[in-house]
Amino acid sequence: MHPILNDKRLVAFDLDGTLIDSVPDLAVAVQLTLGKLDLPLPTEERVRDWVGNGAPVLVERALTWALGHPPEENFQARALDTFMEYYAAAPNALTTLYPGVKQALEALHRAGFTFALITNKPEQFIKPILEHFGLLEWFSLWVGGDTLAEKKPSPLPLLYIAKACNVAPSECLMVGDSRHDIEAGKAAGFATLALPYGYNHGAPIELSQPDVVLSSLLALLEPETEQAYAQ
Ligand SMILES: O=C(O)COP(=O)(O)O
Ligand SMILES: [Mg+2]
Repeated sequence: MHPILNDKRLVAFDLDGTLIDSVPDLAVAVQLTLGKLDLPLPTEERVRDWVGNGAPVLVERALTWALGHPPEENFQARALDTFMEYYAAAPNALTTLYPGVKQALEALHRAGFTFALITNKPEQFIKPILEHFGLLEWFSLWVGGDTLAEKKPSPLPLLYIAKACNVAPSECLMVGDSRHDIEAGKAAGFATLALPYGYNHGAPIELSQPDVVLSSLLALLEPETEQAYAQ
């Protein structure tokens, strides 16, 4: 196992941009929402840079872009409801697991690590998505962006998970793709591992100075195992 896992008992994974490439479905839901409001439609690439702070902020960014100014509160609330309906109708139509995720999780689970999921995505989507990709049984606990009073980059969800699993923060690793994951991990006293393939508002994740950056979750495993899976 990678040395970052020494003395670790719990691995907390971010979801979007870390385990799953969800932007294609998020972009469709944003486009359908704006289309319904007769507003201009953003490309998937543009939506990619808006993901990371949860659904309300995603919708706010999309409306601000389409209107040319920040939306009024009621208008934004209605658009958020519409977005949630569209996304709930098809959260897995175009979404894919990143390469190596399933194999790495399987190996880490077999090695005895406890898993938690800490996402800014609304909680209602977590279970259906984990179930769809066959990951649900491995996760002991999860929190969404609307589960607690604060979401990442606040350390609150991470500290909540550590406490609920009866594990000290120093025995936890936060794995994520965005500066919000790394910031939250550092503030919570977790070790931090970043994956550079996800969504970080278009910026390199190295700028957040995570403890480790790996090209894939497979790189957490023994080099022999990593090679066997890569073939
Ligand atoms: O829903 C988002 O904006 C981001 O979700 P994540 O925290 O799983 O990356
Ligand atoms: Mg993410």
